[in-house]
Amino acid sequence: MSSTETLTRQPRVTVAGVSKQFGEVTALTDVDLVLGDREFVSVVGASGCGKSTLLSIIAGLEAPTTGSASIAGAEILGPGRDRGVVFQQATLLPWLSALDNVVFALDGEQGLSKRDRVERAREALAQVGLTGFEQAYPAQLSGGMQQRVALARSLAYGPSVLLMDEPFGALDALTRRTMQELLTQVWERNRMTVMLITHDIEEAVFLSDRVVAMTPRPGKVAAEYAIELPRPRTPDVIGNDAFREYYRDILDLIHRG
Ligand SMILES: Nc1ncnc2c1ncn2[C@@H]1O[C@H](COP(=O)(O)OP(=O)(O)OP(=O)(O)O)[C@@H](O)[C@H]1O
Repeated sequence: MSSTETLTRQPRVTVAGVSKQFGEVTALTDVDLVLGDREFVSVVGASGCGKSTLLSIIAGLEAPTTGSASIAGAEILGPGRDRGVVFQQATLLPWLSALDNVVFALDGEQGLSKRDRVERAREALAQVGLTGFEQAYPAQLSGGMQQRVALARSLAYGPSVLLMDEPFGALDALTRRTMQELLTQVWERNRMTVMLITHDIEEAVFLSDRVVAMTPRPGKVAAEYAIELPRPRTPDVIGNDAFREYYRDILDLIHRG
């Protein structure tokens, strides 16, 4: 991604002056954030700084106490098919096969016959490398494979925004690395807007066009880093000097609080 492309991007999601109060707890205070069209943004920050709350507001699962969030200029008033959400746990329906979990998610899709939905679900599973596992049940799949199904379930209806809350947080280090590579490939192919919440700064730098660091609670945006590493990215980039510099800067900022 060139810096020119970064500058010319249209806003896809706009969060303006958002605060969120849970009783006595101020989770977010005066957050302004724009996610550009087809931009990959990671959000990092100390535990409890309000990252999940911010994601829930964009997902339409929580309403802001003050301020507003909008998608393509329209205020977010609830969940919608223009946004896919992937959480740390895959939350698959255990009595349905991998394929049927994805088909089920397409059930409300207008104008799609059962056959189209099955076709769409097969394509989504292929994108995440699960061809051959369509008939497997969640209990027969590893944690990483279950997360692949969860990702396929979101990809299948073609959202313009993908929201991911620590999607690889429960996976072992090796699986996590494989999933990061998979996500970068999926994003290169689909180029939707992504907001990824992660505690892993290396993951954030590797995947993102921009990393947003939040202050400790009550959270607000502390700093933003444009990650101008060439794409497509492969894990080789992790050792290079520019990568390590981004990593150190972000880590320093978070440790300074
Ligand atoms: N539904 C809720 N009711 C009450 N308090 C809440 C609720 N959701 C979040 N909070 C509080 O708001 C603050 C921010 O929580 P949030 O989960 O957004 O932070 P986070 O940065 O995602 O944390 P972590 O990195 O540990 O997942 C925390 O103090 C949390 O306890």
